[in-house]
Order: sequence, then structure tokens, then C-alpha cells
Amino acid sequence: MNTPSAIPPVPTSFRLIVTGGGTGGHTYPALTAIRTLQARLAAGGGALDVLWIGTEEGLEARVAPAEGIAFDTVVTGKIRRSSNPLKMASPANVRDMARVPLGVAQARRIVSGFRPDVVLATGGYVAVPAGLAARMCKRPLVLHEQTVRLGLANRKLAGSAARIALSSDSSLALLPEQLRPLAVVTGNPIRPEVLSGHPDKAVDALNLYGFERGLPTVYVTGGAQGSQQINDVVRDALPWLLERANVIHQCGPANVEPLRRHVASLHPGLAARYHLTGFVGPELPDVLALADLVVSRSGAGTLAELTALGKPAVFIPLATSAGNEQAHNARHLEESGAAVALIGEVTADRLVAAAGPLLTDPARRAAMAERARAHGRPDAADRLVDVLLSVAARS
Ligand SMILES: CC(=O)N[C@H]1[C@@H](OP(=O)(O)OP(=O)(O)OC[C@H]2O[C@@H](n3ccc(=O)[nH]c3=O)[C@H](O)[C@@H]2O)O[C@H](CO)[C@@H](O)[C@@H]1O
Repeated sequence: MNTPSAIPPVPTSFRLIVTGGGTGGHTYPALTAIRTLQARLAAGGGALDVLWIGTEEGLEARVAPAEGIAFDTVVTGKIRRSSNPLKMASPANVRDMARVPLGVAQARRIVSGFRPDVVLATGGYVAVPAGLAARMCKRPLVLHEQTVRLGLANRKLAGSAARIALSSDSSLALLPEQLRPLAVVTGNPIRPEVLSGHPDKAVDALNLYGFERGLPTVYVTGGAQGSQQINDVVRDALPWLLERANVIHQCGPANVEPLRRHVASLHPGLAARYHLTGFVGPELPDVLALADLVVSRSGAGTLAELTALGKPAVFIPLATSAGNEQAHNARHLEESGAAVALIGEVTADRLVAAAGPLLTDPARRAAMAERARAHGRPDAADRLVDVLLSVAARS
């Protein structure tokens, strides 16, 4: 059975361990699941005890404590994939593989002490030790996969899972046959505030008073770290873009300075229509609400947000993402007219050719937005919480 079943009863207390992180794509679905479960329990007068197991370096180490979520760390190693056996045996890989058993031992102590009703793993290499510890401690493990194919961590853990929650129907056919009975399609949870942004708040928060209100606004985003490729292409297309649009450019915290120097050479009238930032924080929902067009990487989290909102987009996928997953994501939306996918070498000319018709034709943007919305799953967090509750009720 691959769709969530009847809504399970809500208990008065629930103990949850969440593990996963590294990037936003693994962190925000976990955060959203926690908040949604908390709200479900609170509505019935109950309470959630939650602990997040992550690494010190991952995004989760900032996100969880800022949300008041108890946070513990284990050591773990990033296994760098390569088809070349010599590279797989690189000193960094050997060192990191040696850290995995230590991480599992640490996670086992944490899981046996906390006694969770369920362990939810959302991917990223930190999920491996805690997921294995769940099995050792005989606690049910639920996996959530954001991407179309199971990521490396989830592949390692799949044999230990009680349920595997998927973001897309198209993942079912790609699962090994023996895992299909465990699968349930929930969608990829997005933070609810992403759906309730306000354009005027973005103007105030980011001081966008130089923006020309009669022009469309383009939001450029390369993911939490930014994307050098997107930065280069947008920098080259900037004079053209700013003649036709306002631009908010999220370039990654390390890339702000070189771009700022470049902007100094723009005509002041055009420069006023350009806002450069390393990272978009709490104002992200408002920035998305202001955006008429998004130019972006096609990571699963960004896609889930843009489709739930119904935003026209030009995607420039990360070419080296595992199994070319980002290109697959982008193509999938392009096939139904829900986005434009720029795959392969991307130049400013290609970006201009893709963005031009969308910037000049609001009806074309509206049609693309409608088709994007058809792919959105704004109820994904609720569906994932249903899975957590039903797994706990069964065990
Ligand atoms: C390089 C890499 O391995 N990418 C993977 C990573 O994506 P990665 O985590 O890089 O990107 P995603 O698109 O999945 O998620 C990014 C998240 O960060 C948020 N955000 C981004 C920029 C910013 O300034 N502010 C902000 O809040 C976005 O709104 C989104 O919620 O995990 C995804 C989900 O498993 C995969 O699909 C990607 O292929």
C-alpha cells in the first residue's frame, strides 16, 4: 500500500528521535515533520519529546537549537563516492569510514537512553549511525527520501526500515522490489511559513526600495552554499536582466564580495534594482512571495517549495549531483511545461533566451505557475506525520 492510510489516533505523548542533515534539503523536511507532529499532539492536549541527532558542522546544528529542539551529536564520516576503487580507498575515505563504528556506538547510547517511539531519518551521512542504532535498539525506523532515487544514507538504512516515505510517485518504480511493500508516498515536507510570505515584507526586510515596482522580480538562488556556476551566468546576464527586472541574488556566503565588486560597475539606476545576499534567512517566504520568476538549482527542497507555491522557474541543475538527480528533477517539470531546464553548459545567452519570454509575458508566467502548482504537495508534512503515528501505534 503506497498511499497513507486512514488518519491514525493521536497519542497524548510521543518520543521522537530525528536524524539527518548536512544540507537544507535533508534538514528542513526533518524540522517541518517535528513542528507538524508537535502541533498535532498539542491540539489533543499532548506533548512531543524530541531529540535531533546531527553533526556539529551540518546546518542542523544551527537550525535545531534555534527552534528549541534538543540536539545531540555523533561523529560520522562522509563517504565520498567514486567508481575508481583507488579513490574510494583515499585517506579521507578510510579515515571517515573508521569513524562510522564510533558514531554508531555513540548513537546506540543515545537511542537506548531516549527510548523513542520512532526514529525518523531524513538522509545525509549523519543519518547512518543513528539509523543503525535504531535497529540495534529495536526501535522502529522511518526513512524519508526527498529525491527521486534513494540517497546513499537511505540505501544503507533501507533494510532496517519499518516504512520508507517517498516524495514522488515516480520513486516507487525505482525502488528494489523487496522494498516496495515498505514504501508510502507522502511528498517532501516544506516549512509551512514558506506558503504564507508577503511581498511587501520582503521589500521592508531587505530594503528593496530601489526596486522598480512596474517590473517583474527575479529570485536567483544557488542553494544554501550558493552556486558558482549560477553566479557566473547571472553576473554576465546582469545588465540585460536589470533592464527588464529587479533581481534578488542569493549567491552563497563565501561569494558576496567578488560579486559586490562587479556590481559597483553597474549604472546606479540599474544597481538599485539588484539585491545581493549570501543567504536568505527568515525572510525566505517573503522573497518567494515577491518573486515572479525563480532561477535556481533543482534540489528537491527548492522544487517542493516552488511547486507548492506555483512559481515559474528556470532551473540550472547541479551537474554532479548523485545519479544526475537534479537534472532529472528539472527535466520532469519541464516536460509538463512547469519550468525551463537548462542542462549541460549554461551561458548568459541561454539564460537570456529562457528568461526573456517569461519576463516579458505575464500570461506565460501564469500558465507555467499553474502547471508547477499541479506538482506541489503542500500536505506532505501531514502525510509524513501520519506515517510516524501509524508506525508507532503498530509497534
Ligand atoms: C549539492 C547537493 O547535494 N544537493 C542536494 C541537497 O540539496 P540542497 O540541500 O543543497 O538543496 P535543496 O533545494 O534540497 O534545499 C535547500 C533549502 O534551503 C533553503 N534555502 C536556500 C538558500 C537560502 O539562502 N535560504 C534558504 O532557506 C531552500 O529554500 C530549501 O528549503 O539535498 C537535496 C535533497 O536531498 C538534493 O535534491 C540535492 O541534490
